[in-house]
Amino acid sequence: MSIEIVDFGSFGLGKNEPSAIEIERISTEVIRALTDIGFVYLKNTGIEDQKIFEVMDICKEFFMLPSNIKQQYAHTVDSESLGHGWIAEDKERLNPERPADLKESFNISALSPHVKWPIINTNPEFRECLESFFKMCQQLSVKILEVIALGLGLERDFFINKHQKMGSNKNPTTLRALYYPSVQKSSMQDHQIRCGEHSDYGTFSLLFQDKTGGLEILNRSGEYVAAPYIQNTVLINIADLLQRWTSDKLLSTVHRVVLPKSEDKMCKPRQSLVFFVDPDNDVIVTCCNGLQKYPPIPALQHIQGRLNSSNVTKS
Ligand SMILES: O=C(O)CCC(=O)C(=O)O
Ligand SMILES: [Fe+2]
Repeated sequence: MSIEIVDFGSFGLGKNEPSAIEIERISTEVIRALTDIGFVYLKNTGIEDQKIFEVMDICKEFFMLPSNIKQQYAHTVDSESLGHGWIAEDKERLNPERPADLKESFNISALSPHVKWPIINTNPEFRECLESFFKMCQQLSVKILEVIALGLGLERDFFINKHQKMGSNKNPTTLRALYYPSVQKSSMQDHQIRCGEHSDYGTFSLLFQDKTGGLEILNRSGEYVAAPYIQNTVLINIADLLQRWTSDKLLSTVHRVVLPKSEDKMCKPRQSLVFFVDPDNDVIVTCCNGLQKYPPIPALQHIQGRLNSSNVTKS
């Protein structure tokens, strides 16, 4: 089973409401893919490849700085800057059974004046570039929340109402720029990979990757299949809270990032950008189809619990 590609062009960024037939086509196709495999490629979303690669290039300038400089922008968790900042290599393992992931990241959640930003003289400047990309992802996510609600036969603003505070400290939604450095295979620990097996925690994620490859998803037959870069698309995957919200109709699929299988002793670096969409802090997730398959849970409690358990020093 391969991941479907759905044309989102008529409802992409900057487009007004398409016809009723067209929005029904999009929601039916999206829900079918998310029910079968939990991942879908959206084509023509209005977030162009050129923009994505520009953001990645600017992020790379940051990742190339010496660690002692990046350390000044290290991730801290407090009420104003929830999750904002740099996370060094060896700090996270998304699968606790494996050694630390071979990656570093820069995270932006609250677009707050209180958080620290590096100045690296890029054009546009790092902060401006990431904040504007955050807003584009947020706008696209609102459209996707609408499409999902329609496809499930709910009120069209059912999910939008629960994601109104993205970009503030009242919602943990995060844009994460990832850098997977080049790796000398001989220096790796046993069973170490770029990003361990996991499912995402919140509502859904928008995933943008470079052309290096390595992302794999676990299909229903229990096999890992590649989810490669496809031109002019955004890869969407359902996360745990939306699976629970829909009583397991939409699937939060396990995925990972492995090193290319080539014989080369050295693997080249890889970059990706992930926009993790989460509900507002005060949302209680209650099954939306009346089945009551799971008891209600506070969204933030679930997300914080999962974030804590991915931290190498705490597990
Ligand atoms: O880098 C990627 O392609 C995927 C990363 C990922 O799954 C995550 O950070 O949750
Ligand atoms: Fe993920």
